Amino acid sequence: MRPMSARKRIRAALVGCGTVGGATARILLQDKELLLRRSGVEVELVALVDKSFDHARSLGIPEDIFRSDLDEVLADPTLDVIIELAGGVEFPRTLISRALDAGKHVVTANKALLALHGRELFAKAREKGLTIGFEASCAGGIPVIRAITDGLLANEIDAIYGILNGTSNYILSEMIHKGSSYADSLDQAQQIGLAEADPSLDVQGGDTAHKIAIMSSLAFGISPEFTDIPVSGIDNLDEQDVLAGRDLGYVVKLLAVAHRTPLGVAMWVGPAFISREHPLAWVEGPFNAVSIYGHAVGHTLFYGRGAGGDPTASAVISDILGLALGITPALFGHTGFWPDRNGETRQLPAGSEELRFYLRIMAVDKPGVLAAISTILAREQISIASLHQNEQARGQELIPVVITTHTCTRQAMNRAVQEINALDITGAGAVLLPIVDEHPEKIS
Ligand SMILES: NC(=O)C1=CN([C@@H]2O[C@H](COP(=O)(O)OP(=O)(O)OC[C@H]3O[C@@H](n4cnc5c(N)ncnc54)[C@H](OP(=O)(O)O)[C@@H]3O)[C@@H](O)[C@H]2O)C=CC1
Ligand SMILES: N[C@@H](CC=O)C(=O)O
Repeated sequence: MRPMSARKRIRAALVGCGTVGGATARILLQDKELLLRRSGVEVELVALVDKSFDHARSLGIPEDIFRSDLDEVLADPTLDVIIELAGGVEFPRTLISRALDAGKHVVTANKALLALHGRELFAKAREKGLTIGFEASCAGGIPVIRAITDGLLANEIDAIYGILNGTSNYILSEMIHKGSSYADSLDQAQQIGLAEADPSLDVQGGDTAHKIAIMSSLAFGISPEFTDIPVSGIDNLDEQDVLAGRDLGYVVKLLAVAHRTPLGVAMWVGPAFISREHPLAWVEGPFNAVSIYGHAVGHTLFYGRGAGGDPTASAVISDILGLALGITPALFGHTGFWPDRNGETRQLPAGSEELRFYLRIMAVDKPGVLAAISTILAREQISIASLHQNEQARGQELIPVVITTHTCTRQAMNRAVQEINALDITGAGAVLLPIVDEHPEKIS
């Protein structure tokens, strides 16, 4: 074996010993030798702060590191890094700010916090000559932050497409492949530690939006206005659309999309159809995948577990080691696109991106219905790609008419849907889902 160069030491305190914090503490303690052998870094976990230590005790974490007094921990001059794994927004915002004031580096998995207040916290870290590691904030165990800020540095990033929420992907897989109910699947996702403390962030798309906002700021050098990102989740998805899409050769996924257009970066989050041949279509269960397109490298695809204690701890620990090795500070100090360094936002106004759509309308089965619908679509310059009316449903008061369109803007589509919904021959709100095609490689 090659002799190891000088051993480095880093002293860490961890705040929040839940799913991710517990796994991080356990791995740091159990695998101390492995980490030292692989990285040359000795991580000393010297303090663990939580509201209760029951979970930490159940993991066999030694009680002599349990601390209830955060002030005392922050005042320890020998401490190098605070690992924030408490979740929420206001408490960690204050905690990280105080940790930076106390001269400590920070590692966090908190995407909600960074999407909303990252700019301010990164600016403060830079001013103090400190670093915030946040690999675990996006796509759990997949080292995608490092990929964007290091491995893909030679590229102008053109697009990111991702399945970024393990909980939603898990729920969709359970419902589609095992026939489980939505409620049971969500409950299961919570039991196995995938979901956020507030699971509405998962199923309504907010968590995915936090992640794409962070990744876009690094990839495109923009400061996304979080509230300007159109977001929807899987909570209102109707099984009949999942099945109708499947008949058309599509799979439904909760997607995050961000790509350059001449007028700015288009960004949105929502359930969408992708071809069953698309590489993201076979991503199942708690797995995430991120497709990143660079001008030199072309299409890259990163795949792995996007949620859960151990996979996320893997990313947290790589940040701690990266700090000790000087890798993360070097990237933070030298490279171009960080939330606090980015200029003004160039986000495409919501709804103006060109997309294909799936549209399901519940309509009466009588002459002139399709003509009325297609007239409205034509007025908005929306061209129909396919149209299917379910013969089996004949006899019901309203039957589904499924239309796929050629590309048009969401604004045009929304206007058309509003008019269609107002017709007296159509029923409850039409369902609109984007159809996402394979992104073109723009390699030079
Ligand atoms: N779970 C996952 O798969 C992933 C989670 N993340 C992120 O990691 C972070 C932690 O998530 P997770 O481990 O799932 O959350 P958990 O709710 O399982 O754990 C959080 C822990 O922190 C404690 N805590 C909360 N507030 C305080 C406080 N003020 N002082 C001390 N302790 C506090 C909680 O105590 P109590 O329960 O009593 O409130 C709990 O023990 C979040 O930001 C989350 O978004 C990122 C990637 C994946
Ligand atoms: N709740 C999140 C956890 C990881 O970020 C998810 O399900 O992806």
